[in-house]
Amino acid sequence: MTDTVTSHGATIVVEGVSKQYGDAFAVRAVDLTMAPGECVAMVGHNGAGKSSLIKLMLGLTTPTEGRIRVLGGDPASAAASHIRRQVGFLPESVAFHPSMTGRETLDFYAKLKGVPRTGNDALFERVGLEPAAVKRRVGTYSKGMRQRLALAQALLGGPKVLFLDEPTTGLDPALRQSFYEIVRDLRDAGTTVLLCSHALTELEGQADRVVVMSRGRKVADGSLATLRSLAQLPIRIRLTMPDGSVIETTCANDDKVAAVRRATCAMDCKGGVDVTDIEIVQPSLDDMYAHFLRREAAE
Ligand SMILES: Nc1ncnc2c1ncn2[C@@H]1O[C@H](COP(=O)(O)OP(=O)(O)OP(=O)(O)O)[C@@H](O)[C@H]1O
Repeated sequence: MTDTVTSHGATIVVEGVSKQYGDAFAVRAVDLTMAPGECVAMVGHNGAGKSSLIKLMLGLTTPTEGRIRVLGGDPASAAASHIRRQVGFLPESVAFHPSMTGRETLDFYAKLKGVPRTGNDALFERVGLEPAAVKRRVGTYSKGMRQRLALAQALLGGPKVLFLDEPTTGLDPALRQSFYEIVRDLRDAGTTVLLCSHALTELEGQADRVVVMSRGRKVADGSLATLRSLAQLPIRIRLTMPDGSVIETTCANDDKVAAVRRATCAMDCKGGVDVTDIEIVQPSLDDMYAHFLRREAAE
């Protein structure tokens, strides 16, 4: 255990945290723990409380109730500069000065963060910004180049905790792919990564855990497998016939073998038709997200 990890081995501990603005709750009684090397996706509608929770974990605001520990300390305390130096943040929209070059921009942020700029070339290489691009003014950058620069800014100082708010908005599929490759490398190297996104389908396969927020509350938290088993949503089975037609049936996950048997038997009885393909479609993250929101609304 290092001094940057709490006694539970977690890098982030959020306990019973609420944040009120006037009478309105932006965040309500949230508990959340994250471990080193864990990538968590936080999803929720506009206004669900995701950014408010990130601001609390960054120490930019303080909880109305509850306690937050990041890397073993209170991120909002005056003495937390050593914590903040180990935390990276990629905000939803980053506005760099258009007349500064990529290099000048990263040097500026390195100075703000109090980390040496000697590692900046390696950072540019890591995020895929070519040396020629680094010398250009940011005003001439494409959206993808700006986002790469924004990621380089978030990676300054080799953060142990990284918050990424809607990191892939506006990026083409190839860039998204390379972005998630970088995130995977960071996670494998032990960085705790929290990813906020509306692009739910894209998050499948990227995150170890999914946290669903709704109206300031955490309404679900678990791996996709755990959320699937909690939601108990039906799976879809698609059977392709020799003539190319598709028969679709739904059933509980535990019942899929019996359901295929029932469906093929029914066809046999009708004249012995072979099945050329079977596809089992698990509920998507979108389906589960909708389920947990419906359940929360009904409570
Ligand atoms: N500084 C503030 N003053 C007053 N209300 C606020 C403030 N910050 C957030 N809120 C309110 O708290 C709620 C949660 O907002 P928040 O920005 O955290 O949601 P979000 O999930 O990040 O949404 P989005 O996906 O649109 O970014 C909203 O109702 C918002 O209006």
